[in-house]
Order: sequence, then C-alpha cells, then structure tokens
Amino acid sequence: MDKVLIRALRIDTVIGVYDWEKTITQSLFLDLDMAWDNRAAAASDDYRHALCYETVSNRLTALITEKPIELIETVAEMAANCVMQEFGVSAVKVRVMKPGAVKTAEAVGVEIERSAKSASGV
Ligand SMILES: Nc1nc2c(c(=O)[nH]1)N=C([C@H](O)[C@@H](O)CO)CN2
Repeated sequence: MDKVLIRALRIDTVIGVYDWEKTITQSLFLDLDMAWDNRAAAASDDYRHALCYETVSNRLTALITEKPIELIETVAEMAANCVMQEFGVSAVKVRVMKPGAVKTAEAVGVEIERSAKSASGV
C-alpha cells in the first residue's frame, strides 16, 4: 500500500488537562501515515493526482488550533477524521507527541490507526 507521510508537524496550541495549561501555548508533534495510491500522480507527474502534504499540514494546523483541547487523544482522532473525510484518505496512522509533558521523558504520546471501514463501525 502506497502512503503519503508527514513527520513531526509542529502545532503550537492550547492543549492540556490542567488549569495552568489552559493559559499557555505548547507544541505538539504529529506524524501521519496516509494510505494513498501514488501511481496516478507518478505516471502523470500531475499534482492534481497527488495527496498534497502541504495542504493537509496547513488544514490540520488550522483545525487543531481552532479551540483549546484537553487530551492528545482528541487531537489524534480529529486529525484522523479530517484526512479521511476531507481528503478521501482510506486509512491513516496518526501519532501525537507532547514533549516536556513528563519531566523525565523526552516526549509522551499516543498513536491510533483508523480506516474508513472501522470509522463507520462496520
Ligand atoms: N493519556 C493522556 N494522559 C494525559 C494527558 C493526555 O492528553 N493524554 N494529558 C495530561 C496533561 O495535560 C499533561 O500533559 C500535563 O503535563 C496528563 N496525562
């Protein structure tokens, strides 16, 4: 299965459970593996057949920074739903890392895998 990848997309936003976190901006780093058949884009060398990682990155940044969020689980789910519903991605793996959240860890995070099939509950 072909994929389009995004690595360490930094999104600066209001994220966290605690009151003090709701008054500051923190960085999240997103990795996405998006199932996409790249053959049409490669054969035609035509951008219109490509899943544009720049457009996806910009959309995710706008979406996640729209309003404060408590859990990184919510961020992962929002990102997965967005790429499937708005960009027609059939399956996606999303990892959300929150550096500095645990003093003794370099980063903590969550990872989810979703597909159009599992999203509809079938
Ligand atoms: N599974 C999770 N655990 C925790 C989260 C989270 O988003 N998912 N968030 C926090 C706090 O916001 C923490 O990051 C503050 O340092 C705690 N646990």
